[in-house]
Amino acid sequence: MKLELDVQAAETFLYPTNMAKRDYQFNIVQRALFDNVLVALPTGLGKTFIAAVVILNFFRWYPKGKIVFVAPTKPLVAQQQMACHGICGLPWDVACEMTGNTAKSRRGDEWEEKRIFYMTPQTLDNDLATGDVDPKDIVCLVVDEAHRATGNYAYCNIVSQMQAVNPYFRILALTATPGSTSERVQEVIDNLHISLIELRTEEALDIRQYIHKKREEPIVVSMTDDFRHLRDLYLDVMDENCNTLVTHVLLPRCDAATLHPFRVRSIYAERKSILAQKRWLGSTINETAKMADARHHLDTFSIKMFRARIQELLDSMKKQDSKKMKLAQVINLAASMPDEAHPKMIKCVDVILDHFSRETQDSSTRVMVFCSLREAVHEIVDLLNQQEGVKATPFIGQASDKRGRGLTQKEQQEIIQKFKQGTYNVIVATSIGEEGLDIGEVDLIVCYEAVKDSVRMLQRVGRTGRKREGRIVVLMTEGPESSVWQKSKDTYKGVQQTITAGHSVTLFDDVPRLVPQSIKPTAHFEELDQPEFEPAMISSKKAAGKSQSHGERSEEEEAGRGGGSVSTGCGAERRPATHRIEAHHYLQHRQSRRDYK
Ligand SMILES: Nc1ncnc2c1ncn2[C@@H]1O[C@H](COP(=O)(O)OP(=O)(O)OP(=O)(O)O)[C@@H](O)[C@H]1O
Repeated sequence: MKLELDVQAAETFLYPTNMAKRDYQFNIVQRALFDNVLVALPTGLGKTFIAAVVILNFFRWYPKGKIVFVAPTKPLVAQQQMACHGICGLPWDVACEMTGNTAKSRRGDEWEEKRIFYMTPQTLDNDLATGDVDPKDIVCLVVDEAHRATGNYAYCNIVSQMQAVNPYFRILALTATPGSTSERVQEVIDNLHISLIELRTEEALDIRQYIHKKREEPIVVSMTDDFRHLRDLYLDVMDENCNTLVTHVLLPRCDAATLHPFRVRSIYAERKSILAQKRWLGSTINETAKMADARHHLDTFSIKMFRARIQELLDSMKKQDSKKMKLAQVINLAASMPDEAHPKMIKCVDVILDHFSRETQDSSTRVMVFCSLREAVHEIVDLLNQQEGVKATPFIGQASDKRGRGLTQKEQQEIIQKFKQGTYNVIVATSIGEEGLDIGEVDLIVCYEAVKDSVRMLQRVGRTGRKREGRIVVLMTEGPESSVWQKSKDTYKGVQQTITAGHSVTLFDDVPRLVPQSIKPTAHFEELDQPEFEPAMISSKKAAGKSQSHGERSEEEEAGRGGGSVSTGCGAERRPATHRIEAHHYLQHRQSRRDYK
């Protein structure tokens, strides 16, 4: 029987005083020992500390039990391992990092030897399927960035595989943003078998004192006359297509200024019978979708990106008709304008220069710009680097695409180090910079576009205000984009409120308490010795760089979000080491055990 409780150890739960006691952390830890808890805490409030304390106690209580911490990417896995073991004296020699980099042949042995595992979900999912990991060994599963537990993401399969064999394990799920709708939150709850939610908004009384102010400034950027002229000329051409779609009853109405490419493509599903009669309309639909996409790039990103899309459209048009000629006029006009003439580019540079001019005394100030598309990232970097005092760099994923190659993990790691050291003072990132990575202190975030998804919006915002006050500027072009930010914020608030009020989500009530009711662990506060970090003790480092098992997809691929990831090369700040503690240190007073099924 693997799940053997050390009855004496379970009389108490250890609560380290290595960090100041915060009531919200203490309360959450207490609950997470007995329930499957989804912790939804704003960024920077110490979710990792909560996880480390829970791990520490399951480690003490179940001397043969294993604990697994899963995080979506290899760099996050490495970062969280360093952070957990740097907080509350967890011994290194029982810990093991297992990702796609760990030789498959070693993973079974590591599983037998070690107690605490830091894994990517794909690796755990695979090893559960192959039997290298026995779910009956696991007493506690910590799930980082738990909002990902939807659809067919590996987190979902892990929990269902584990539960099929052994329902007696605890789940601690961590996120800053549980989901953008109540339905998504419910999906996460269902997939992770959650029995309790610990959610705090930024306004919650018990966390308010630990939150640094974040000043949010949505800026609706006005169009310049030149820009408006270009746009109007283009909308005239688009109107011809819109009229065709309306005339043939493919769309009830069609405004070229706001038309979304997705709306155009949905015609195929909605108007099958008309299209069966008039097949030639297919090319108008495709062309209009491309036009709407180009207009979106013009409104949201850059003139250069707009030109590239119009050029692609022109290249695909066989007929030399008046429409093609008008589009050629549009592209000529766009080419006559400097790339940096896009109102957002102008504003972005202004905001950043203004920030540096105000912070002249503070050479440590750093800025992060978020922009969903790589092409725009490169343009913004080039433009910023023409400005005095700005040292900007792109920060993108590893995947290469037709427009260029990505950054390797090593390059990403170097960028973060150089950003922290000040070689760069601006990072311009795609979505890979959004989630969980320790990028350093950022004083100003510029969102080059407003994202609809409130989870992503919150992750972006969370990159500032971690140790001191921060400012977030969201740039939106006047017109349709200008309402996106507010909508995204309202959605997020609405979801938080309904969850807090207990409406709209249903929790599991069949989650067994692992520690018998007769045992009521009381808190024991103690400053724990912090073992010195010895890289050689992390097993996967010994076997690093080895094979990825056949058929296993890379973590970056699986992680989605631009297919990239970053290694920080360093974890949380660690207290100076005193002396090493071995695993048995926690177990030495063990007298009696009993099985608990
Ligand atoms: N009780 C505490 N007292 C002081 N500092 C703390 C405490 N708990 C955590 N911290 C510090 O707060 C910082 C943020 O912690 P952590 O990275 O765990 O936050 P997080 O909630 O996981 O954020 P994110 O959602 O961005 O990953 C770290 O530097 C950590 O050491």
